[in-house]
Amino acid sequence: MSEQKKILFIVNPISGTGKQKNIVSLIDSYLDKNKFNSTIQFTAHAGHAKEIVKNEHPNFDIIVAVGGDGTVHEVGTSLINTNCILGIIPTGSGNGLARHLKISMKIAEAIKQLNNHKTKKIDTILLNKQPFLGAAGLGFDAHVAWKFDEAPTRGLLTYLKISVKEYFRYKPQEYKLIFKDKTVTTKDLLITISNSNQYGNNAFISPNSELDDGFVRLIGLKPFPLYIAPILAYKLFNKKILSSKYVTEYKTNQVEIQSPSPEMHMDGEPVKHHEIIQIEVNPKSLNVISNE
Ligand SMILES: Nc1ncnc2c1ncn2[C@@H]1O[C@H](COP(=O)(O)OP(=O)(O)OP(=O)(O)O)[C@@H](O)[C@H]1O
Repeated sequence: MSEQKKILFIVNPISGTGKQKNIVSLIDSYLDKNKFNSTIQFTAHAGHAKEIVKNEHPNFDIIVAVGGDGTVHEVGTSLINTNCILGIIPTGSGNGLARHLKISMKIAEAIKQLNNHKTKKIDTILLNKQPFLGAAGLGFDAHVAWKFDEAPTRGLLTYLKISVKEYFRYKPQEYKLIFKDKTVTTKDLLITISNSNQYGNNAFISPNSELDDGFVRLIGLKPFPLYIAPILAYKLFNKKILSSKYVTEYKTNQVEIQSPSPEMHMDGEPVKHHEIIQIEVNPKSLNVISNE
């Protein structure tokens, strides 16, 4: 028998709408005990997953984030440039990175997928030297991330309700994008900085994005008349968003963005940055379990 791998599950008990509540018995039922020696730890507060990973990564071959993109962000960014591999059991509201990596949305299946997993190295993106994995954003989606964070409930429905309410109040902003070879000034509703192809929930904001191509894509969305919203939504969920005249894509490995507002999100988590934002790619800097 080959040597057992040491695997740590870090569970965010408040992620999504509670799919993770039977996680201990599901791991016991479906994880191959001949292959893995497993440990399970629950987070007690935001930021806890980061602390656990910083202390524990030398002791494990694989650390699995059981949560949404926020938990994946905490675990994954703490594993950059280490030998330890990031696994994901998606139990969040959006699960963008897990969906890009074709990890099952059913917990039992996602655990079974660990038994015969494949790994690959993916790029991570530095935003003013701070890393993210999937997508970061400026403008309307950052504003929604801030409002979602303050909301008393979680889940997709809460997210949609906030998005609709805020849409009617939000004013598009002017941004300057400084690439190596050109500068673009643009007035946009939002700009997404995407390493993965989707936000989550199969909303493909950047259908051409690949996690290991050495590039990041900026997707700018111009203000649009409301009657276009259903068409844009159709395109978003069918990998056709780039065919809209309201959408512009830029592919780069380095850009400076000048933004009038400090509100941003990184992997869906609200953050504030000063108004000059430096974006760089950190190529193939994170080992992940992937079914792509
Ligand atoms: N025990 C805890 N109590 C409170 N907050 C926590 C705890 N553990 C983690 N968190 C925080 O919960 C937030 C949300 O977690 P996460 O993103 O995993 O779930 P989600 O928001 O439901 O999913 P998604 O990001 O896919 O929409 C993160 O900011 C994370 O740091």
